[in-house]
Amino acid sequence: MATTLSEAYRDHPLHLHHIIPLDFSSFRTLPDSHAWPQSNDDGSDNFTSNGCYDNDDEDGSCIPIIDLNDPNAMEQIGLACEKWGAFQLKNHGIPLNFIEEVEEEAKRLFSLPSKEKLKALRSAGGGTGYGRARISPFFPKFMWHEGFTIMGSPSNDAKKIWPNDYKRFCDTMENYQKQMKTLAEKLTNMILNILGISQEQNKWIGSNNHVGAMQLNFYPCCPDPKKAMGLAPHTDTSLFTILHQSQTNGLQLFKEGVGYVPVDPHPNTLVVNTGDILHILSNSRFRCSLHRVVVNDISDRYSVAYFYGPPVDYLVSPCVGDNSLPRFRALTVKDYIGIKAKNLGGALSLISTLLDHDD
Ligand SMILES: C=C1C[C@]23C[C@H]1CC[C@H]2[C@@]12CCC[C@@](C)(C(=O)O1)[C@H]2[C@@H]3C(=O)O
Ligand SMILES: O=C(O)CCC(=O)C(=O)O
Ligand SMILES: [Fe+2]
Repeated sequence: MATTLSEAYRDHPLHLHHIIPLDFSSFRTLPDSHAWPQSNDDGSDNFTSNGCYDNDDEDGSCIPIIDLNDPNAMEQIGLACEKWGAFQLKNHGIPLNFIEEVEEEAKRLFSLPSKEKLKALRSAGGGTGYGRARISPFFPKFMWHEGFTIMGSPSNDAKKIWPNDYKRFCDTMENYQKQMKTLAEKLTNMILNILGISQEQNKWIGSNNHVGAMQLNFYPCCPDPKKAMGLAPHTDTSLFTILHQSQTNGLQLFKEGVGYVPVDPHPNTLVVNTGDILHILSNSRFRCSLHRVVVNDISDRYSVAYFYGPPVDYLVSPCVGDNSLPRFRALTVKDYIGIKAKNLGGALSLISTLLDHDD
């Protein structure tokens, strides 16, 4: 039987202190465990309030907003993935009131007292439930963040929190994944088309044999936001990720030579960012977007991420043109997850075929 995503993570257990979040509500000041050394890689000084790079390059300086109904959408998506590894998508077909419902359910969950949420704590070798971000062990300080991971039906975890009233939460999250999957399939077909990869090789698209996971993120209002980190810099282990961010700023994307660029919230748009799998598959033609989340002292921030990709036993093999060589060795998604679980940001260079390992 094919391995599931949960099983792929089971072989890489975490220590409990890397899973149990702080009870943020009981802190009026930033504890030392959450105080990060200040960085100077923040490029946001160079940006105007709408997240555009303040130079003369008029149409290439912001993370583009792409209309899915635009006849040129496919071409624009290709350019955005090459230049930014991300774009914002409008007319994506997911009704706004449904997205708001998902956000309401996330708020209902995260506003529970800590002791209630801990009933659904992710286990050491588990993939789903409540806890810190999986990348926590790679950083010396903890993040100002709580997460809830869902793979398929969240009923096992939700029943622990709401024994008699889990249905609304489960129905909403399952419905969201269904709608995200449909959108993700549409985007995948476009992306593979751009890369010249045949549908024949990718029969998993449109089947139920895919990876789809969801992460509800909560970044509480923070007493000392400049010293704190919402979500530390990372790339996603997906083909791409579709993100709904609430109307609160915080998400930033790293741009070579510039620094961190804010990804400003726009009502009714979804952020799409490329992940490691697409970076490998595209033979690094598409950037894999390094991103992080900063926090603020005015409002809570919520986001909902949907990670989409091929099944865990799929062999990811770089697509190469006539004159180019593969920059990565071919490997299964499961093997890549294993390498990343031990090396995080170093995973891509470990599978690089280039001698100088600079990619
Ligand atoms: C399907 C996924 C994608 C995961 C692992 C698994 C479930 C939880 C996801 C996240 C969500 C938060 C950031 C991240 C970096 C993390 O720590 O957990 C993501 C990670 C990845 O993209 O690697
Ligand atoms: O909260 C956000 O805006 C980003 C979340 C994220 O990067 C993730 O869940 O992988
Ligand atoms: Fe992410």
